[in-house]
Amino acid sequence: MKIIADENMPKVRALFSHLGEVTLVNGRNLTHEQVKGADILLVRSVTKVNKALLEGSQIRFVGSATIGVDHIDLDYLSQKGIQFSSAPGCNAQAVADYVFSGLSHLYLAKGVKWLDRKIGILGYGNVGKTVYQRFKALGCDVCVYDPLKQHEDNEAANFVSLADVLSCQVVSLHAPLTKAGEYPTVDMISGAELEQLAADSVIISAGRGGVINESALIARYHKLQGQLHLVMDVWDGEPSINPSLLSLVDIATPHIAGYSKQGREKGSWMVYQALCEFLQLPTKIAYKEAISAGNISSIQLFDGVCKEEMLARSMHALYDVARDDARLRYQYRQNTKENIFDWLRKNYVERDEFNTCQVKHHSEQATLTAVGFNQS
Ligand SMILES: NC(=O)c1ccc[n+]([C@@H]2O[C@H](COP(=O)([O-])OP(=O)(O)OC[C@H]3O[C@@H](n4cnc5c(N)ncnc54)[C@H](O)[C@@H]3O)[C@@H](O)[C@H]2O)c1
Ligand SMILES: O=C(O)[C@H](O)[C@H](O)COP(=O)(O)O
Repeated sequence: MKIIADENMPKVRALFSHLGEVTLVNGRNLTHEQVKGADILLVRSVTKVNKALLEGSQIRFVGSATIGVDHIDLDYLSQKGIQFSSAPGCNAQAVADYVFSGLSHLYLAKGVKWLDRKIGILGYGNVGKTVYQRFKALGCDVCVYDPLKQHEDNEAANFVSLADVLSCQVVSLHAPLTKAGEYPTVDMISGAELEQLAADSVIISAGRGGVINESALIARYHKLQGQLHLVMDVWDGEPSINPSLLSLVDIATPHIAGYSKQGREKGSWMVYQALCEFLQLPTKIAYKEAISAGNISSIQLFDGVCKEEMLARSMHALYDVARDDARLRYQYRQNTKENIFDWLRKNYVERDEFNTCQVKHHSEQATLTAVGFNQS
């Protein structure tokens, strides 16, 4: 059996070699020619899986080691009877870590205190819910807009309108990119919606580029005379980044919010498990073997000036989002690489999830658990 797999899937050979002959490819440039003799295709978000790629091939199973599925033509796969599996929730903790690291950066760099602010979340799926629950556990005033979830989970969360979410002082975006259905998200936050944003608000965009209209965002930024704090991980037209937007944002990262070591490994493992099930073969590699432990198991923390500072110190011991911003800006300034965005992703400096580490503090244990650190 021939397996074509994206070279950026961690542990791909270790997991899949006992199932077939694994060939690693650059997912961004994958061609029909490369795929046509294979049985199994394993991708990440940079490969468009559609008729153009698959027609006439013998692919029977497509796995995507990602949460998002906007790169997959699901209708085409189902028409052709090709089994599909993704990795729902694999990197939800990683994205939540990114959100809180981003807020901590804004506190340290600009004095933005966020714990007392009103928080609005777009999308209450695996990521949005994780982020929501962390804010809630921290005692924040948090609300969410998700028209597809609010009927089934109305008790659990504070569901409000889109306008209400956008008028919060911190807005975190976690909706998928969708072009059809009752509530398509492409360009859903454009000129009129951005009018809701007040001066000094924070926007964190770690869902998909294209949900927020970048030209409208730039216009709103200027209208507010720069009084907007922007943490951007995803971009319209990746792997390109609009340089006019890049120059305005506080944190710019190359779509790595989900790139914790454990989150990426979980993505590979979930697809591995799904493929074994499809092939009706036993999984030979257990979850525990496939997912790495963290590098720092515990930290003793002494007092900071305020909670925001204490949280920033502890989070940044594991992951400071500013390092990814610095790497990106450095490479764009140097401008010596053909595809800087993909290079940064491929050469990503590993980071562990907050939940791999226990942070000890004499009086704020509950706060540290709330933000995602291990409590055991
Ligand atoms: N930056 C990254 O590295 C990264 C990592 C993981 C996921 N993502 C993106 O974040 C998205 C969310 O991840 P998830 O795991 O929570 O996905 P999910 O599928 O579990 O949840 C998505 C949620 O968005 C809601 N939604 C759909 N349309 C909406 C709309 N118009 N308005 C508001 N909410 C809407 C859905 O009802 C659902 O609850 C993914 O689709 C993916 O594109 C990005
Ligand atoms: O949808 C996802 O899971 C994330 O966006 C994922 O982290 C993207 O990473 P990629 O597949 O592009 O490497």
